[in-house]
Amino acid sequence: MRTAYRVQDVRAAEAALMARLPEGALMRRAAAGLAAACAGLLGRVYGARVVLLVGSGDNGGDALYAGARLARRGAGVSAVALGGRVHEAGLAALLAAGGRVAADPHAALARADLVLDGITGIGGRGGLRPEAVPVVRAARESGAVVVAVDLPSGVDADTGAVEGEAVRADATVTFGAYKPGLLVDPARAYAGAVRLVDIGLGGLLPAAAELEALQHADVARLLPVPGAESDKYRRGVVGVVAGSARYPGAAVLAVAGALRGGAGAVRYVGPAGGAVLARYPETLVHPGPPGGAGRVQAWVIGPGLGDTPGVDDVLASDAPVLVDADGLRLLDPAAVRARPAPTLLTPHAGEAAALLGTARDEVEARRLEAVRELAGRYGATVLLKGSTTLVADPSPGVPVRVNPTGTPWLATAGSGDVLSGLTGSLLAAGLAPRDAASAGAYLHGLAARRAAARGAHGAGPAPAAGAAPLTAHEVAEALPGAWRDVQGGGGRG
Ligand SMILES: NC(=O)C1=CN([C@@H]2O[C@H](COP(=O)(O)OP(=O)(O)OC[C@H]3O[C@@H](n4cnc5c(N)ncnc54)[C@H](OP(=O)(O)O)[C@@H]3O)[C@@H](O)[C@H]2O)[C@@H](O)CC1
Ligand SMILES: Nc1ncnc2c1ncn2[C@@H]1O[C@H](COP(=O)(O)OP(=O)(O)O)[C@@H](O)[C@H]1O
Ligand SMILES: [K+]
Repeated sequence: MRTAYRVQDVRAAEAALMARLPEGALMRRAAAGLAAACAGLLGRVYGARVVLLVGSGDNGGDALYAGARLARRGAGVSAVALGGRVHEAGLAALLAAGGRVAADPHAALARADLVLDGITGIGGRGGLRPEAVPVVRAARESGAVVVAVDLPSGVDADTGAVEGEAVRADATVTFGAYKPGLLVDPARAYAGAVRLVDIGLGGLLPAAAELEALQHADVARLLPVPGAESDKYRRGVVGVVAGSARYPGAAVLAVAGALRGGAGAVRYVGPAGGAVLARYPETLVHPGPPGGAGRVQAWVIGPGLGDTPGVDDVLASDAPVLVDADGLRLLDPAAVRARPAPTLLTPHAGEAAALLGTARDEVEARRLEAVRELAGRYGATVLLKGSTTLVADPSPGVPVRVNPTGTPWLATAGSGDVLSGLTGSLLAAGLAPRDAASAGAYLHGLAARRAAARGAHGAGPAPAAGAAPLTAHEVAEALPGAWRDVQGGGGRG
């Protein structure tokens, strides 16, 4: 499991560690890790041209000390100061190692092989200041590898928001712990490949992180495995209330996901039973309403539902309920808050905006705040879909889960229906809502990567490169392969 911590928690841990160490030791550790990462990216350090963009704080100090290390190994290193001050000891170290202050920043950038962005780290506020913008653009246009120190300057470490301009890095070398902005869009997209340098903060950070990203081994521990005493009812029955005369396909896709989610049986309720049976004869079908369809261990309601009634009926049940798509439009917030059994809401940004009474852009700019706010307001677990999928628990203080397996190939009609069926099936199999949602998103993203890489029926792990458009059905069909990848495969993700 990877974890991310807020700036205040990272600072507190750093302060506790610094009190035990000689002055400057932490910065030296950070700079050593940073220089090693840069050397790896450069391949050959001797003769490489490195430009340091140096702000007024310790982030600039890290860049200067790392620059000094690279200069000692024969790189040509020059510094461009962008703040009112510069880290004096760091600058002295750079000059002593043979580095320089750039006489002409734009000329230096035009020739650079690597640019280190040390403008701001966890002390930055707001986007880049106007004087830094043309320099950062020149760095980007130079074709040099851009490496952000701790964070891409201009992004918000705690929220992942980006106000105005920020550095677009090829790689980010972060110190001590991941910060939420490195894992949550839009900031995540500015960070490139993120590498964590251990500076010894382990044990000093709070027990509960701000964010958690599951890996294969974590998901493998959550997935249900039938035992000798299992039967289809003990494995859980998931009820899927989806589809309408207008959108029968949503019913088929939600059932396709549900059949691959570990429940022992899928009970479809609604007007699209014929279409469902034609594709999946193993489904139990009922015309509705849900109350008369028979016992289930969890309900999924909403995909392609149109205005078909049923949401109130399902919310009145004592089973866990996942509400998606049209179901979100039709739900009564008071009924959700009053439920004794768990509720899981799975909106995309537009649906989340409607639930919060705000604009879609606002949700996309501040996903972490939006998902927490929704979970708190509705007293429900919330899975917010999109470029970064997040899962928040209604209890405060519980880390938000961020899904690391997503891929933009998932932005295809109907893939959300597969996710809700899959996740509901995991709920029926007995997973807690936060676990069902995060394991569901994880498998769904992995299946999409497999399907995009080699088609749904390919065997073995997906190759890294090469991808093609996929359909929601292919995502569903790739789920068993994703499931096997997770169970077979260590700590990746
Ligand atoms: N603590 C530790 O143990 C370790 C810390 N480490 C490193 O220290 C970094 C944190 O250093 P920090 O606290 O000095 O803050 P930092 O990010 O350099 O910013 C400082 C100044 O920038 C300015 N500024 C603000 N916003 C701005 C903007 N938008 N655009 C431009 N400038 C802006 C503002 O100053 P102002 O110009 O307003 O006077 C502010 O005071 C951390 O990320 C890591 O790299 C590592 O060495 C490991 C050990
Ligand atoms: N840019 C993106 N990057 C990664 N995943 C995305 C992106 N856009 C959408 N997705 C994923 O695709 C799925 C789309 O679901 P949804 O919006 O409900 O669409 P639909 O209703 O057509 O099924 C979700 O799992 C979502 O997280
Ligand atoms: K930076």
